Amino acid sequence: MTAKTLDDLLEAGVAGRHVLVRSDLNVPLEDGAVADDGRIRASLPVITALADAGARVVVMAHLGRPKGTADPAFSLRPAAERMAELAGREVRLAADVTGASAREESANLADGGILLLENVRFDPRETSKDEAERAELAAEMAALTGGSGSSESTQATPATPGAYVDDAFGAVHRRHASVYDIAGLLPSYQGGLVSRELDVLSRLTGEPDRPYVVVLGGSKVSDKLAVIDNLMDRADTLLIGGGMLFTFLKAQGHEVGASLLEEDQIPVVTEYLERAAKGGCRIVLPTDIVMASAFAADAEHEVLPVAALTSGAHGASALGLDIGPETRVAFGEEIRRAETVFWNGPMGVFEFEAFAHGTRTVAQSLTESTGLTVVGGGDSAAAVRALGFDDKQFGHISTGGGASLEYLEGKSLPGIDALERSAAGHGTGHGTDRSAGHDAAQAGA
Ligand SMILES: Nc1ncnc2c1ncn2[C@@H]1O[C@H](COP(=O)(O)OP(=O)(O)O)[C@@H](O)[C@H]1O
Ligand SMILES: O=C(OP(=O)(O)O)[C@H](O)COP(=O)(O)O
Repeated sequence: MTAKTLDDLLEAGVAGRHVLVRSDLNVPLEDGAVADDGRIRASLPVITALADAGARVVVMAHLGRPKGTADPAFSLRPAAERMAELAGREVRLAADVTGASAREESANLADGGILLLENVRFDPRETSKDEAERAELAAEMAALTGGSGSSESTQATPATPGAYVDDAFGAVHRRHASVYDIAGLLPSYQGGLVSRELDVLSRLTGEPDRPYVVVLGGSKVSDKLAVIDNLMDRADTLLIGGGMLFTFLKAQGHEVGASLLEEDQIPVVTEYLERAAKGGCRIVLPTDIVMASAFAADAEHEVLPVAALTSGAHGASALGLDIGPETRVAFGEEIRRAETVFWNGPMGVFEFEAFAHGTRTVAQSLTESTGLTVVGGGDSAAAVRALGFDDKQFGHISTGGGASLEYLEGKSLPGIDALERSAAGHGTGHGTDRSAGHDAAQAGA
């Protein structure tokens, strides 16, 4: 059974109905303002289409990983303000997720009005591994549509039931209340952004043109290390940069100082390296690293050959913040030779110009490739734009990094599964699904 789509919902009619929309508004902030609004722009078409059709739109989204507390540093206020500017209409922001403010604002929504709930991860139940906790939060979210369970809302009647639209492609790999559990409680639909993303990415899952090169970096190290297992069966070459490379170097016996490191993943990457050595997929690691004295834009730094890291002479507080020049050349050649390239995760701390060279080279090389090039991930997409590239220079820029990687791995995605189950008339299987919550720890639970 395939998921129902936004068009199905619009055809059914939404005027006067509360529609919950899960969007991915997890945007980078700088000095309290949105530094890259790509995900907001990508989310707006669905939100405005529903509002224009007379729906009372309640948007749910997360920002960062606030670990279940209402930390103002993770407020969605900057995203709400930017969304209002881009949409040219009012976007109200509730002060909580399903509390008094959310209930009142939702009940007061006019036809065509847009309300954004506060960061859903302010509520610890959103990412909980406990199904019952997530189900409880999902029921409170569903009740915002005025359906059964709502004690306060007076707007909707049983003749105009609420609906749920999942348009948060970047979060479809998360088994969270607002992504997964909610779809079992309301008529549920797949948003246009999710549909488009799946459409493009499906071109990489069949028989991609080879060589097929996957470039991996970024800072969500354990998430990204986990996908390598399946990707090794699909890609010809993996180029490893960013924060995850230090776990590989450590596994090879190098000293990585204070660089990002997942000590407990060393056996896992050792197994990857052993598999690669036996043939099949190649894992290409950097041969030189930019080591810095501190995590700062103006930190002193030097290029060290990887072989020099073994001695540990760089000190325990030094940290690797970018791939070195020799590695940049090697990665560039691999990428230009490829017929299919998927890239997720910056090669270094691109937010600091001194450590942006690796990311710039990878982006530049993708633009010079004649094959299909796909960039995935909130920060990767932000990086290419911040470094002056145009979206049009790439085959596709996906709003989801982890989500697209898990899709390319061939894994089923909880958010999509839930929509399909809903379309087939089934819920999300509470009480029977023992695998629930497998990723909650990774996502700020
Ligand atoms: N060597 C490194 N050390 C620490 N952080 C890094 C390193 N390389 C890249 N990063 C950081 O990774 C972050 C992006 O990671 P991630 O969220 O995994 O990417 P994406 O959002 O594209 O999936 C960036 O903020 C960047 O500064
Ligand atoms: O930024 C995101 O993913 P990405 O960094 O893999 O692109 C999504 O918003 C998901 O966030 P999460 O990885 O904290 O669940």
